[in-house]
Amino acid sequence: MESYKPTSKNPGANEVWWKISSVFLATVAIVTVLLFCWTKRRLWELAARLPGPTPVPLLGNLLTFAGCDLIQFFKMIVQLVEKHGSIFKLWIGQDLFVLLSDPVALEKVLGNKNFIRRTGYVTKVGKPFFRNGLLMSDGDTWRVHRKIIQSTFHNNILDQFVENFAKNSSILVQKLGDSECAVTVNVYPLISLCTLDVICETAMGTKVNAQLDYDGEYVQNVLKSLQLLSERFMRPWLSVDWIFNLTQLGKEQAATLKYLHGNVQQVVSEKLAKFHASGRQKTQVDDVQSVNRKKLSLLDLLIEDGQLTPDEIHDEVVTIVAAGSETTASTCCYVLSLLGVHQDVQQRVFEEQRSVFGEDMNRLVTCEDLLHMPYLEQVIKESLRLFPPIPYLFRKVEQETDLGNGYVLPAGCYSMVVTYTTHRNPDHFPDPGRFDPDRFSPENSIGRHPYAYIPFGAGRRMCVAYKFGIMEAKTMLSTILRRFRVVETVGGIRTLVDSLESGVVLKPANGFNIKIEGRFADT
Ligand code: HEM
Repeated sequence: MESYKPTSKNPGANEVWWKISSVFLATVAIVTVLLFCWTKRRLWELAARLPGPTPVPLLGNLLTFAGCDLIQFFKMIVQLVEKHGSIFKLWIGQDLFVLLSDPVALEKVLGNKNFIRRTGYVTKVGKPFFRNGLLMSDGDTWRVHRKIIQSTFHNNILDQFVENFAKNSSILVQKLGDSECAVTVNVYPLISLCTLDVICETAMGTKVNAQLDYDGEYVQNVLKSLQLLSERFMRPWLSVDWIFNLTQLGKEQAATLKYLHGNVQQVVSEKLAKFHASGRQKTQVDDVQSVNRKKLSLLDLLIEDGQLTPDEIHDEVVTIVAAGSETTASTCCYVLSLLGVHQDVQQRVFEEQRSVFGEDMNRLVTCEDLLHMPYLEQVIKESLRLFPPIPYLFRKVEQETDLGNGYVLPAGCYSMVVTYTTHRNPDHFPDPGRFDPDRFSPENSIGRHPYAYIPFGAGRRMCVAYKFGIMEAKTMLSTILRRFRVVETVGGIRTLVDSLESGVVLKPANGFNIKIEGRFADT
């Protein structure tokens, strides 16, 4: 039987055909919209009970951030928290974000072992850089990799890294100069080159000499790629790959990442070949002598472990290098800036250093020394409270979650934990804007809510290397503060606060400008 085909010779039949098609398409569209509304009904119902600014159709609250640069974006978030409180919602297009700064609510989200996915947006923008490393992965891949990576950050391995921290810190103080007159320096570029040297050597076992050869190709590409990552992150319209790839930013990122990934791939291949040729046995990380004898990098340990493929090892190494340099660098810079304003605290830190180093104030720090600097550690913790380098933590809320105070997070929304405002909650930190390292003395820390202070995150996805970060920061600060006094923080702390921008890490747009002078007379 011949099938019916509309032809131009039969205009009446054509019309009928178009009518049927239109009715069919309209029905499909209506059913799709109804199904969409049906699946979203619970999310919308629970969202309606949450406070927050009024959204506009389709765009939600996106216009609130229209035209914001990185500084204004951060300021806007802080203002919104001040206005709407420690739990409120924002609609970013069709996505619901619930911003949290309340420790009880944070525990329900960060402490939930099933909520390990970050947002689609963060993953999309970060993936070309970090590929499938720990920061971006989830599910079973993340679980297995996290366990393996965590074992490489064993205390014995960290102790062995202190020699490297100290050696690179001594290069840093040489770069800071030896003038006895006070000089004003933006310490961020110098300190971040030092942390880059440290992380490349400890993670990959390769020297990149960032401090001594700033113009080197590898160093320039790492710095450039981190800057490009920040810039893309704050431009949501560039999350669409084909748009991003057409922009100058996209082309520059492709070129820097091609170089970086190629470089790391080569290092991994060479180390693998060396390992197979050597017939080396797997190191028992709890055997101090074996660890000290071999002096292995994290990459060597991952290769010895044998569970990850070369590509997986590559992704983890790239992730560790990126996650481990800017975070520690900004931590050290905030501490120095705060000490420039709080001379009494600086003096106490210096006295503690004197008690550890005695007459030999210029020697390198050892891991034993680090155990005798509890006050410096309190200063670092208080600085991380006021200025957490990672100001937001994202999680996908996989199931409906009662926050216990009348609010319920709907399944399918995203939580955005605002670390900065969480740390400035007067219920947990009275007079929150005041810099007071004694808040972290052992006696004053008793009874504090475990989710009130989360510079390294919390729960299962907490920073895998927080001990590494603290030990490195202590080593660098001990080395700097024994050699220099921070005389002044240019413009005071207000200048820092007013220009905070949230790129890859939270830092002031104009850098950390401090006035330092040599302590030769004191030592
Ligand atoms: C003071 C320095 C540091 C700070 C403040 C810091 C902070 C953080 C934070 C807030 C997270 C996210 C946690 C979450 O989403 O809940 C994180 C994750 C991570 N950090 Fe750090 N970090 C520091 C140093 C380091 C260093 C030195 C390394 C590497 C040597 C490192 C490697 C990582 C990795 C790989 C992750 C991802 C963990 C996962 O998703 O399982 N961090 N860090």
